[in-house]
Amino acid sequence: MKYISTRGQAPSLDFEGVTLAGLAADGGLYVPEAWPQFTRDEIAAMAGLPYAELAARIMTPFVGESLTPQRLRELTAQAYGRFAHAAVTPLRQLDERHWVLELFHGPTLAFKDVALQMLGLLFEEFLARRDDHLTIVGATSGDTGSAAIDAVAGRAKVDIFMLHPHGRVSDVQRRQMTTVIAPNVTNIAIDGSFDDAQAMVKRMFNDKAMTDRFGIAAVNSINWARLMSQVVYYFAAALQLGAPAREVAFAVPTGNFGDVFAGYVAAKMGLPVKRLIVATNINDILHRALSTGDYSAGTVTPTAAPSMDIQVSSNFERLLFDACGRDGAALSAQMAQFDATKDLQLTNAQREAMAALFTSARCEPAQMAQTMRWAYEACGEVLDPHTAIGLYAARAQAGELPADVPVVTLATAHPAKFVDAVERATGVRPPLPARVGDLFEREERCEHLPGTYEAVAAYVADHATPKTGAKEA
Ligand SMILES: N[C@@H](CCOP(=O)(O)O)C(=O)O
Repeated sequence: MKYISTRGQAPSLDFEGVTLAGLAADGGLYVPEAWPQFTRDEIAAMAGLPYAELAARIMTPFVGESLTPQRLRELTAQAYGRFAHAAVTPLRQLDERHWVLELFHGPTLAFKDVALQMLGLLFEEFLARRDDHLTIVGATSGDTGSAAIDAVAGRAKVDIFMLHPHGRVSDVQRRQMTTVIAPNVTNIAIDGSFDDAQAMVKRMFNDKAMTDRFGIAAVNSINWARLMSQVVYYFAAALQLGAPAREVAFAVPTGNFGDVFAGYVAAKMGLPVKRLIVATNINDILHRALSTGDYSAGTVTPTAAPSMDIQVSSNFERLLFDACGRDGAALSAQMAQFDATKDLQLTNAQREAMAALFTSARCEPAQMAQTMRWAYEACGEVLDPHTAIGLYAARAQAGELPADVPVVTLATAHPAKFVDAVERATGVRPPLPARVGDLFEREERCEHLPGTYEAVAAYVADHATPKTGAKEA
């Protein structure tokens, strides 16, 4: 399997290469040169497989020659062995129509663990083959940070610098990052929004002074290996609900568009996905793009669902690429205009291509709280704010779908991560699971830097380990 850049100007890479690369050298994102496909019989044969085995089957065509089948199975068994539920991503029924797919049984209580537990092992595997050192630079609006830190803390040959927007993540989210005191982990709170942090990370991949000295890698969903791992739970859920004989719809609370893009990949691979319902909060760029073609970024407004407080959704570029017939030059021009003006209007062809599978809804704060109350009072489920936004969209859109299509909302985080918002809406204060330990007793360590690229790049340059053979600065 080869991977190509959405902007058409970077060299193609194999799976090992894209895993260690992050962003492509032309500023684009890597995608498989063609979508692998399973036949209906192959999908039917996956029913009932243990999660780790299913993961190995789904990942096999993406991994290509980079891992042997045996080694891939060992890694998925190790990655998913750390989850607190034997099913890894259990499905729970809310009512006749609606289901929630619980993705928060990993070590840091959010769906990011499903991909990052695997990615940490992949980094270790591939680095063991070369005498090299990785400098991971990531941006988080709350959940990616702790999941990535958990996945790489204490590992040899890797340093991680994780940027988060100062004061804009929940207390639990912040402490899950800042209380990990390991020599290879640095947390940096920046003044500004997640979008500012993400822009700095992307700029670093194209800063020759930095890339000449450091082997910079990504843990955000710009890294293809993140998305590959997330495709698996769409298969796991749909198989339990009768796929391939039955179509299934998914509602996905969305910020950076990675999670829902993984659903798109599952559909491309042959999973019968009837609809992908993209749910946003009031930071609604994706809802505007999908409903009116207007992909223009406003300023980020902080909300009670901070992981979705994003206006520039990195992975939307991957969908735009497919929706313009994989024309790298055309997409490169569109993205250059977006980078310069923060405004991009989708072409009619792009809108039509997306409308075949995607719909969207924007959820106001009061609707989010009402949905949390409904789930608790009518179904006995305590949901986190992000999941509630997904369920709001699922219920709003279900009427547009055939009545026999089940609608699965991705439950992206444990409610205890957002305990104050949950208590305000439901009166319930969910406790932190024991696996998180004494989070509020531990020492915190975090740098606080101005929200400028120069300040962050200088800090990383002063503290990171140069790659093998790097020239002195
Ligand atoms: N919502 C994310 C933002 C980063 O997204 P990613 O999927 O690209 O890592 C977070 O919680 O950090």
